Amino acid sequence: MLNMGGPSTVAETHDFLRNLFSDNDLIPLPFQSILAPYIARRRTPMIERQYADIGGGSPILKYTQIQGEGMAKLLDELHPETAPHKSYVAFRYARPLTQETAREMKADGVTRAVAFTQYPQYSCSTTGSSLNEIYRKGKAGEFGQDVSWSVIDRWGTHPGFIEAVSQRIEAALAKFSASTRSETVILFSAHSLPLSVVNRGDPYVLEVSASVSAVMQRLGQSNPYRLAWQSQVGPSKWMGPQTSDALKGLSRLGRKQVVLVPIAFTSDHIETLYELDLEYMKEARELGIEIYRAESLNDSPVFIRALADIAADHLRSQVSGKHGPTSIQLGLRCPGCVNATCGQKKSWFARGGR
Ligand SMILES: C=CC1=C(C)c2cc3[nH]c(cc4nc(cc5[nH]c(cc1n2)c(C)c5CCC(=O)O)C(CCC(=O)O)=C4C)c(C)c3C=C
Ligand SMILES: [Fe+2]
Ligand SMILES: [Fe+2]
Repeated sequence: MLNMGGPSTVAETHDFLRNLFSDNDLIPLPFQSILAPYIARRRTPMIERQYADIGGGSPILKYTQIQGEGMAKLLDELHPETAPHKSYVAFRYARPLTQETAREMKADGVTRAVAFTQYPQYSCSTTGSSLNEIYRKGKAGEFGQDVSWSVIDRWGTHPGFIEAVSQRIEAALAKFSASTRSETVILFSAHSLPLSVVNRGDPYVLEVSASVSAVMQRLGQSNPYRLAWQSQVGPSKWMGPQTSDALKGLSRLGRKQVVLVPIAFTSDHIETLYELDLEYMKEARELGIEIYRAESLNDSPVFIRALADIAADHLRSQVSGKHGPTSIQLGLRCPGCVNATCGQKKSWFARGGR
């Protein structure tokens, strides 16, 4: 189960940020080994306060464990040919880091592994970075010498995921008066990307848009909707409109009912619990908007079942030999990609991690 992770306690915030700013696949910085610790130290007090305000840490490890264990149990029934299944968590910036998980898998004698991204939509900055890390550790033998790998690299339009998100939206819509419910704007919000990454040909913006379209189709186009982008950091230009500006704009246009939907992250984290709940929703209410947030998927049984279905479909395609170890789409680098590791990683996984 691959994800970025988050500090489980406030005290882990600094290490999380240092790992994040050291990731050349996410933020290529000049003199990275010097600049990353410096930027991390400077940002730590502000981000520590945000984690303190959401209850003292990120719940992502707790939810990823619940999702992984629930999925593995269902998978034993859905695909007994490859049972027993066991889930491991490999985070990119917080514990358990990939190298820790690699040690555990090696000690367990694992010989067959599926790298299952927990980001529904693919970006080189998220899933791409996690897969690059597995590739580096795998090539160095940290998971053991004989592990055969395959990859689930994206699932942003899987019907089970779409169903789970749609049910969260329906629960939020139900809070509005029935007489005006259909006027409520559904505002989807995803973590933004720098325009330099979008313009390199990163597939994330397209895939998030595809998720939004699939959800709206499942909802029978019941409401007007827009997609906005949140959490940009630093001075460069990022994909817009920003979620906070979109809320102000909707208010200016007289739209006073909104459901806010996190669409690119499946567990709660500071972006939902702090940025959306404590900052934007408060601002929106001050502008006279009645606003509710669709709950994150977290421990949703519909979502856990979707994860198991995605994994079972993948294993079936592997056993039947219908597909190679990765999707066809993973084989293509971004037209503007100049990161040599991306190319090596894709070839390594296409050979089953050899
Ligand atoms: C699908 C989700 C995400 C994408 C795409 C993404 C791209 C991306 N992020 C940064 C820089 C930062 N992101 C930070 C935190 C952060 N990012 C995501 C998700 C995506 N990022 C999450 C869920 C979080 C928060 C973790 C939590 O526990 O809540 C941060 C650190 C926070 C801060 O300092 O403000 C940075 C920095 C870039 C540059 C980027 C694309 C290239
Ligand atoms: Fe981010
Ligand atoms: Fe790339």
